[in-house]
Amino acid sequence: MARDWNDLFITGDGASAAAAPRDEEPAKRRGFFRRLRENLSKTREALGAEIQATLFEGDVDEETWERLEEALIMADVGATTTAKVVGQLEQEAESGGLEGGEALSRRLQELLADIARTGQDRIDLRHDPTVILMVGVNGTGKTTTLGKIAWHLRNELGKSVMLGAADTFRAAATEQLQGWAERAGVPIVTGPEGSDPGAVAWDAIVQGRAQGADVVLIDTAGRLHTQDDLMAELSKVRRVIAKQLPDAPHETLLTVDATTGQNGLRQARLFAEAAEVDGIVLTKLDGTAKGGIALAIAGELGIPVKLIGVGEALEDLRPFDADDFAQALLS
Ligand SMILES: Nc1nc2c(ncn2[C@@H]2O[C@H](COP(=O)(O)OP(=O)(O)OP(=O)(O)O)[C@@H](O)[C@H]2O)c(=O)[nH]1
Repeated sequence: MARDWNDLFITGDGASAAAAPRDEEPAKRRGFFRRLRENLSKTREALGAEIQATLFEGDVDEETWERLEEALIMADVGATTTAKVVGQLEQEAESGGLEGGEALSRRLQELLADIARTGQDRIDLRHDPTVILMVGVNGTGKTTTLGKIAWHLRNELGKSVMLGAADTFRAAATEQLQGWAERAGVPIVTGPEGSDPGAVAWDAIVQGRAQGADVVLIDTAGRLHTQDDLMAELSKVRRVIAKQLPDAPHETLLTVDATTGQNGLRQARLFAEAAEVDGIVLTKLDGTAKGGIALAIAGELGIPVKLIGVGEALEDLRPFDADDFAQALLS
């Protein structure tokens, strides 16, 4: 139960040096799950309560499926994903395989988890160094997430990290990342406002290699004058990185703000088309009743949600686990 950082990152170290011994893990993992449920309380209260009322009270009929669809759509699970899941549940119920609210609710949980489980949801850190590029619209939590990842890599996995502040579009973005570098206790490469982001990414990798860093984390701008400018800049940063290390960036993570619901899904689609996104970090799940967006992203874009942000503190970033997420939403 509950995915750990060791389950998200492929480190090649076996059990990571800094990780808790396996026999201590069940209690730790139960704690993570309890916190996940608390963090998702807004979505759970809205969605879970309606689903309980729909599946457990009264006869199962046409209205049951309509109410269920409505509840899932209200939680931003997305129309396509909702239709698929409810259609399947209805079919199984009609063929007599599912009797009673408990069985229906459990099966619904499984179907939702299946949608969210895309496979390919791990991050391979076995490169020398591994380069992770963070992309996403400003305000979605990109810089905060980068700081949290740096902190976890260093503190939970014992990795050495170099940060690159390649969002040179705004001086404040660099200052903010410097603050996170300090909190996480990792070095950072910066450039003056308006300087070439590719040059900062280049320097971060050069310095990361010189200092033997395991992971180089690179922040990028989220807003330029036009979408085309932004995408051109991201492509250029990628090209510069690849000149240093031909197979890099090894991982491109996109932050999506869960509170923006279907708009977040549209953003994710745009970035995915242009920026070769490998995984989503869904932020601010603690502040929304629309946590179903995690399922819509996975189901409709097929991009794995790899991490979830559930608060503003360093520890408030968790590896995403489809089964836990579905369970925390419904139970
Ligand atoms: N509640 C909550 N707040 C979050 C989470 N992640 C980020 N935030 C907050 O969201 C706000 C925006 O985060 P930033 O990291 O500055 O976002 P950004 O995408 O880097 O945007 P810029 O700083 O404008 O470049 C900050 O106030 C963060 O503390 C989260 O998981 N939960």
